[in-house]
Amino acid sequence: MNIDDVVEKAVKGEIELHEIDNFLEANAAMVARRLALEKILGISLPSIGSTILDYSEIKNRNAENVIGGIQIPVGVVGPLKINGDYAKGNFYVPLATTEGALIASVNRGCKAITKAGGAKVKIIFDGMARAPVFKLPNIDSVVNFLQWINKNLDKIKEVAESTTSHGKLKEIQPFVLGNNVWLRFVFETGDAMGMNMATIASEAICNFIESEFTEAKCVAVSGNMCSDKKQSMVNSIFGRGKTVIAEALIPSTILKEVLRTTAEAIHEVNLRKNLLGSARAGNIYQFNAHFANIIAAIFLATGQDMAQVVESSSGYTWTEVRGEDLYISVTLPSLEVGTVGGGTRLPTQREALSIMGVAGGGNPPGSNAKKFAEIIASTVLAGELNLLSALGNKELGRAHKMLGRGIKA
Ligand SMILES: CC(C)(COP(=O)([O-])OP(=O)([O-])OC[C@H]1O[C@@H](n2cnc3c(N)ncnc32)[C@H](O)[C@@H]1OP(=O)([O-])[O-])[C@@H](O)C(=O)NCCC(=O)NCCSC(=O)C[C@@](C)(O)CC(=O)[O-]
Ligand SMILES: NC(=O)C1=CN([C@@H]2O[C@H](COP(=O)(O)OP(=O)(O)OC[C@H]3O[C@@H](n4cnc5c(N)ncnc54)[C@H](OP(=O)(O)O)[C@@H]3O)[C@@H](O)[C@H]2O)C=CC1
Repeated sequence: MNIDDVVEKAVKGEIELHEIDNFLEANAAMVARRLALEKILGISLPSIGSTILDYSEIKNRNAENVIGGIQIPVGVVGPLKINGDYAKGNFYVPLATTEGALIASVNRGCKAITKAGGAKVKIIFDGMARAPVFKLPNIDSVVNFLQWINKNLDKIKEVAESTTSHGKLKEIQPFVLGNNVWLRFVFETGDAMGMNMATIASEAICNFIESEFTEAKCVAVSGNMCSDKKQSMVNSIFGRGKTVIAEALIPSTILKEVLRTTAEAIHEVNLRKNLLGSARAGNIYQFNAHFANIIAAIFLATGQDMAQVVESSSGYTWTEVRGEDLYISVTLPSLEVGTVGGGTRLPTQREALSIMGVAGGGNPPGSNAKKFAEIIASTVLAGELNLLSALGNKELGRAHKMLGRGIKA
């Protein structure tokens, strides 16, 4: 069949849109699907159709039923000076967004931090979790099961690590409710965010457990104690992905010259807004102003899994007035990022990673993902510093009128 015949059959409903892949080469199938959809809906989609995406690279890897691409503006902030264990030096960071003023805002924060000598950053935990839920007949069996797991840790590790060359099972965190047991498997995943890796390894463990401890039935490989793509206390307390802390000391001269503010003013906004306001609002995971803005914009630019913005943007902003200077830190308990795998292999996303020198696998493995996490946390610090200043200065509305609506002040 040629492309016109396939489009006609799809429009008549004789084949499903996704079945077009069976009749045409990948990129022709992407075009035919869009043309069929245009005819079915009586609209035209030339912008979505105009893309550099190569569907033969995406099919069976990144997306199904593809009709083209969506383009989002990407800007850069920086240079941002970072004094990390992996990220050392001055960095430009790509942010993909449609929120006018966001990039300018983070950029001003970068300027202040860089002038102040840079952000210090540390990763204090690294591990991707997957937690299957098992049902057992009764609580005697639960106790036996937990003992059996403890006795068989080496074998479980061997089974898990037979599925991956980079993944390492670090620990198993058990949780019990009645006759239900969650085993929260925590993996080191090298430079990958690791969710496929951890899931594939966890399925192998579940099969092994069910064959050896036959009273335990795995109900679901993800039992929500993981917790993936959902806000949860377990991620906040134990960490998931990387737990990262970034800090800076901003001298009063820089607060005045760059941010037009004082340490006291920023500290007061942080206390009354980020801490008290979040508490009063009943928010238990996000004692911050806009971690999500920076996390989402970097995730989008670099091919991270966007749904993980949910937990990756949880965290705390802490400030102290030191003399006339400001100490500020951000803590991100569950930053889930990778520089290989998932969307990081797509051409524009890979280029965005290369702006920070973190595209692909690191040497040693894992070092690129850690460097990337340090850069993200430092950029979040810049975003928080600047927005707290801007709020104290009553700049928010003016900035968004100017950069969000194109209206001069
Ligand atoms: C917009 C500014 C920075 C102007 O601030 P300004 O001080 O008037 O700007 P300036 O023209 O004097 O430039 C100062 C620096 O800002 C940066 N800058 C300035 N303009 C640009 C630009 N076009 N592109 C890139 N960088 C820019 C740049 O670093 C520049 O230094 P320079 O390079 O010139 O030496 C300031 O008013 C501001 O930060 N306002 C706050 C805006 C903001 O933070 N928005 C974030 C999104 S808010 C939101 O989504 C979440 C929220 C608020 O709802 C969450 C919550 O509840 O808290
Ligand atoms: N399955 C699920 O439940 C879920 C899946 N996802 C999706 O999972 C994807 C991300 O999974 P993830 O496992 O990170 O990626 P991939 O599934 O792409 O796996 C990463 C691959 O890279 C290989 N690799 C090569 N070099 C390195 C290196 N330096 N460090 C680590 N791995 C390396 C790994 O090999 P090897 O394994 O042999 O080491 C593995 O094959 C995203 O698309 C995301 O949207 C998201 C949430 C849930």
